[in-house]
Amino acid sequence: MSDGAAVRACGLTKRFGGLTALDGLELSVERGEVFGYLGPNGAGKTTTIRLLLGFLFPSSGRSEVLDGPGSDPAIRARIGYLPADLKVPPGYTTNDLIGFYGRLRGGHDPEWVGDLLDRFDLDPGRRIGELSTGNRRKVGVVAAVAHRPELLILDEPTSGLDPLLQHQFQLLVRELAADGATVFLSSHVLPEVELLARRVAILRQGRLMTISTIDDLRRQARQRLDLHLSRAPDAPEEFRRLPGVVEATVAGRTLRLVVDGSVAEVVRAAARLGVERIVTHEADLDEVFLRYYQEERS
Ligand SMILES: Nc1ncnc2c1ncn2[C@@H]1O[C@H](COP(=O)(O)OP(=O)(O)OP(=O)(O)O)[C@@H](O)[C@H]1O
Repeated sequence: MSDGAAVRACGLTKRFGGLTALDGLELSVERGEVFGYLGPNGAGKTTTIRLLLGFLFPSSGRSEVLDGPGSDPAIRARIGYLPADLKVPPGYTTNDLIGFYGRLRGGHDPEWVGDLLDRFDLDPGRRIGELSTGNRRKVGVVAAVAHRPELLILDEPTSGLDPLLQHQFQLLVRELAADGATVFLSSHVLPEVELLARRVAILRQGRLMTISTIDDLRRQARQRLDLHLSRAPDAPEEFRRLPGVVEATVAGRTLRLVVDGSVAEVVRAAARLGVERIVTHEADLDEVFLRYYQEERS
């Protein structure tokens, strides 16, 4: 199955009794890619990650990470994993945890670890059991990247982090990716991944709905335009009939449009009406994303 991909799944399936948590997943993540793995709660994201890392056996199908089985300790040592719920013995300090992982992974660069603790403002001597949810999350992030992994698998990484720390986290992911790491970023919300990932997979009820670049998702998104005209338009219906126009409303001399797909026809019609200014709004990516979440599969 090896083809140099960082993550590969072929027909990967997991059933828990009568429930199919993951159904025939086909996926390939290239080395050096930041890949978003999206789906609502219960879609099968954590199950996928646990299969990739060899914590679970598949019911059928196969997967590989870094050209081998995720259960191989030598491969695991090249992976950084942030679980959705970090479970640590309560007496452990941040130092203990990082030291523990360091021994498993054959050592850490102390300068890099010190830098990470500073960036995330962590006291290495504090017991993890006494930390707030956000601070535990930060410890998890630091422990996951302390060995500069080749592959970083992050499950809902920024839940519980405030905006400033989310920004720190994004900088860190970009830095690791710029150094060549592959990042597999699982989340149930689009904003967590859209700033970082180039491609995303969308999962729903254990099935892959689509794999797409963020740019392609944007192209599928509806666009909102305000046309400021030299006079009040008397016939918005004319616009409603144009291909792709979903909504057309008039406010004074402004015509507000929502367009699905190309705006070429709209711009031509606007030119005839004497448009003075066109204001475009950011494409509504969330709406496309929700469409995939809600779509019924035949
Ligand atoms: N060990 C298990 N035994 C039985 N069912 C399980 C087990 N683990 C997961 N499931 C079920 O499999 C489905 C997928 O769960 P999973 O945790 O992979 O979803 P998820 O996409 O990670 O969701 P979330 O965003 O809520 O973490 C759910 O219906 C869940 O209840």
